[in-house]
Amino acid sequence: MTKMLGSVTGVDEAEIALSGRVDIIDLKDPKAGALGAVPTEIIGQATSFIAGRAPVSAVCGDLPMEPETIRAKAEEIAATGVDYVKIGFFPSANAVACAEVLAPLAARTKLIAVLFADLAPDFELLPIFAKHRFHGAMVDTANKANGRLLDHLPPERIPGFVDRAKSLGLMVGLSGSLEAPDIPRLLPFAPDFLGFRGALCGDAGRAGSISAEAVSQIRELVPQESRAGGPSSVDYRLLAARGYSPGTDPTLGTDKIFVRDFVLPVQIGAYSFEHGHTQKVRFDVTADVLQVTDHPEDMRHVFSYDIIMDGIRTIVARGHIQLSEALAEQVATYILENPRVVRVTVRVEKLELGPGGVGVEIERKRQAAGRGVASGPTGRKDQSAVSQPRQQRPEVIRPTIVKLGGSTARAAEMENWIAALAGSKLPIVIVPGGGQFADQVRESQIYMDFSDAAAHAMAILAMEQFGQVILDRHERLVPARSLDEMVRALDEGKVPVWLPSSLALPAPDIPASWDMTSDSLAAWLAGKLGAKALLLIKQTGAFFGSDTIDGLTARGIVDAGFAAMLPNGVDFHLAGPKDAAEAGALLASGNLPGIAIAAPTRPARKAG
Ligand SMILES: O=C[C@H](O)COP(=O)(O)O
Repeated sequence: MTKMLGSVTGVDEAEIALSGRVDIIDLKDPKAGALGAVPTEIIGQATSFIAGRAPVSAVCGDLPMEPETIRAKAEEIAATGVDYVKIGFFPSANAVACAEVLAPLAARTKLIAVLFADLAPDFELLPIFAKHRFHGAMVDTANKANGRLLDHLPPERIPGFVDRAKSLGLMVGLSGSLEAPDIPRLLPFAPDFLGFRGALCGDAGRAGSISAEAVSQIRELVPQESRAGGPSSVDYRLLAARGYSPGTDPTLGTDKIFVRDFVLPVQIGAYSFEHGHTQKVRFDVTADVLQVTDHPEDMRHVFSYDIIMDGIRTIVARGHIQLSEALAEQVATYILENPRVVRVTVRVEKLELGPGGVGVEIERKRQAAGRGVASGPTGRKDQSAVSQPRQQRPEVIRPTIVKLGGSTARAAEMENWIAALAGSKLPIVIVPGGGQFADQVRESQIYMDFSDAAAHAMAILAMEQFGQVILDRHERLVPARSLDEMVRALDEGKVPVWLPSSLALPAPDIPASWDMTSDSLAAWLAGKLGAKALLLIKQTGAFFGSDTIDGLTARGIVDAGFAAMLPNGVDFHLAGPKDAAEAGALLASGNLPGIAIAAPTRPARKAG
């Protein structure tokens, strides 16, 4: 769940931020530069006033990139007792040395490195920050008079920062003159926090004072964790799948938000002559969006068409796409991820192949139980289909995600495991491993020399191949390509088997890397479904109850991306060949086979 960081100048503004339920309160002097430092005595006063009601961060100032200068200031700020120390990394040949000199401090204080989108940020520093045990990294802007974050770091480049940082176990933030319309565009990239100052000051500008009203507006746009402080166990996407959506009014209808004649250069096509270069492709997209009010006044009330264009740019930036149909499907899936979208039409048209255009148009919609879709052009609902009153909102099932390793395919245990899973009393979603189908991809990559991005896509299709084997074994097992299909299958008492390509390939928070195998994808899905537990079924028994996730990663029992992908609050279990015999009885009685593994020591991913 993305948090809201608000920069304040001292106790008075800290009080406004606290009242406005800001998640992280950041001490900064906007009159002293991009990372203007606040005097340590004021930091101390504010920290004492906040008194643990919210985490506190403080910036070190726009310092010269001299290791000893940086280290001394960071120590001074850390001594005030703040939770996070933010250190600016301006372009310099000394950047690595500055990170290195901070390593001892990083061992006892949470350091956050700040890169600057308008100063050619070097994301190759991220592994250096991780190596020296920084807690996190963020991107801000240095020159506040020179545009917003997205003016310097376009949406299609954001996964290259956010996903890379997360895969290194870093907490990751985005900021830089962010405004309200930026928020719905940045949330799909799932940063751990978004940082604000200027937007909290309303018309006064960032050097003015923050206002309670401006703080409230931004707060409403950044969904907050549940009151209990933990990630909300209710995933609103699942509620949307049942026809409910946060903040929508069931008596209203839908609006059509559209993008027309959006032309981009795209690497697309199955023919060899279409490879190695781009061709112009026109996108026409119309999304039916649940209304939240009859009187839209600000960004809280609308669905930004920027989200559609950002999604298309992000998907196109991932590399060559074989088919127009696959591209249209990925765009539709990305847009339907937003719980307020109930239907989307996507038209993909190649403009350089025919006399005019050639391509495909698809319509995909959310299967909403209990809620009719707008009945007519006015968008007014058919009253007979009005959803249940909010107080009857159904409890959301928190399934267990079960990854069945493809390595079991060569063993007798596979039949046992599939029969056991098909008989489960627990609501489960099966994630197929890639197994020998994925091994074939790895082998082919050696002699066919294709990119990791291509290999990643093929490995995900390999998971679908093993998924078809699993589906073939039992009628209770049903295919599921979207969250909605999974929810519907669970509602019907069936066992969905995830065929991941439609969801996983366009997902901006799944890097196209061999570090992300079916282990990490199962963890990712656990976050998306608000899962209660995650069980990995392996064809090895080389693990023990005393194992940690770091230890399992080091021994290759789980993949390199798993620890960072596993959401907080999900019970993690491991099972091996010796557990297969008892698995049927355990699952039929609502229990999990295998052993429980302690939660990760690093900041795991938040559910949602
Ligand atoms: O990270 C928080 C920064 O203070 C953002 O400030 P800004 O919104 O004025 O760029």
